[in-house]
Amino acid sequence: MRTIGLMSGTSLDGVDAAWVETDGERIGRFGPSLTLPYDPALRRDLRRLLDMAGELPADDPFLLDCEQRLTERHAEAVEKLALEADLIGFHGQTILHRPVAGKPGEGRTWQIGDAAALARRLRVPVAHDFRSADVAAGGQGAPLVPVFHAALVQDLPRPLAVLNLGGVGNVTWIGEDGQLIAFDTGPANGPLDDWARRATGEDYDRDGRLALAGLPDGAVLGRMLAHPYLAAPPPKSLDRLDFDRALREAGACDLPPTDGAATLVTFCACAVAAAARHFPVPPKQWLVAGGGRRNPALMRALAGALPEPVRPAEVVGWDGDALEAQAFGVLAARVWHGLPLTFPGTTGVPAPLAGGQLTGVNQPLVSIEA
Ligand SMILES: Nc1ncnc2c1ncn2[C@@H]1O[C@H](COP(=O)(O)OP(=O)(O)OP(=O)(O)O)[C@@H](O)[C@H]1O
Ligand SMILES: CC(=O)N[C@H]1[C@@H]2OC[C@@H](O2)[C@@H](O)[C@@H]1O[C@H](C)C(=O)O
Repeated sequence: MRTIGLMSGTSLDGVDAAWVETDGERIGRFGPSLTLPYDPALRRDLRRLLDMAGELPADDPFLLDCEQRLTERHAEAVEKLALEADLIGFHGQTILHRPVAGKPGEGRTWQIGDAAALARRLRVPVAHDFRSADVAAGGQGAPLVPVFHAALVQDLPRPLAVLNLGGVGNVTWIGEDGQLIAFDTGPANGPLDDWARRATGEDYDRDGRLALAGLPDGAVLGRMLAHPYLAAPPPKSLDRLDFDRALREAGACDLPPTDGAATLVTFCACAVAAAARHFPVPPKQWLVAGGGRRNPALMRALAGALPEPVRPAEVVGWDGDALEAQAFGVLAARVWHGLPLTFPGTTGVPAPLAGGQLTGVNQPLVSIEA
């Protein structure tokens, strides 16, 4: 089927949209993709929502207003892509992520976005709510992309690690026999973006300028590296804000702008190196996707922290900016066919589990563009 995957990640930078032909198990063809950046007001309001989400009722007017604007941006992204599709995969914006490992029914993960309104406007069925069933079953609810990574790497030498550096970092290790181990590595661009915004007023540390001009602070780094998350065995996943308090307590906020950025970059890379200790066998190489691969300071720190080659996803012909959106096209097809989204090795769910919901299935199908 022809799918369009939509992902708005923890960086809050905008919506990625990508066209993929897939049956959910194999990828037939990748098509065009694009990013529709959020306007500064939506970005600011979503960032505020993250801080408030723990206390917000689902009918809070500010929340509903943000949700409507967010859904409109997603519809615009699909309309801009102007391609025919049979199904849309709509991740929504995560505003809270608090799974409780191994305790079915206790955790919570919250993605906002009005899937029914999107389906009505685009007149295409929409798959959404990809994480709830997994969390309800005692899984982490994240990461979800590993099953897509596994489909992608069929012809590549394994074991292999695919690293996504978004607001949070997540890794998929794929063994020679296809074994999957996946989890969030630690904070990636999230705290760095917040830091750069305070220091320079820009949305992120463009081209790693701040970080490259500074030096990591050994004492702060040492305290951060003692965080129990790094040594904890997978499955594990993070909320975008999970490390904020620890970073403050470690003294990161007292550093000068350049050294602070260098420290955050080095911490992200060291967290990835700590993640590698949880793999059964070292990977032959690391393929890096997500906006963090555009940060030379981060790529340099990773190359220093990892003994294996670290390469941008483009070296094997992938589009490192579109990968997550493409994943949600494939995951949407898996929802449609009732295939599992999550596995014991990815979210810690006890057995492979299907998930997601479909809306707009019974409305007349018309193409987005004749
Ligand atoms: N030229 C650049 N220099 C430095 N950093 C960059 C550059 N381009 C992008 N980034 C970083 O990449 C981030 C966006 O990454 P990406 O779009 O992969 O995140 P996301 O999909 O929102 O997050 P997640 O994967 O956690 O859901 C920006 O916020 C910024 O930190
Ligand atoms: C709860 C949530 O939205 N988690 C995101 C976030 O961003 C990166 C990392 O943390 C990852 O676990 C996940 O996204 C990707 C798409 C995933 O689920 O695979």
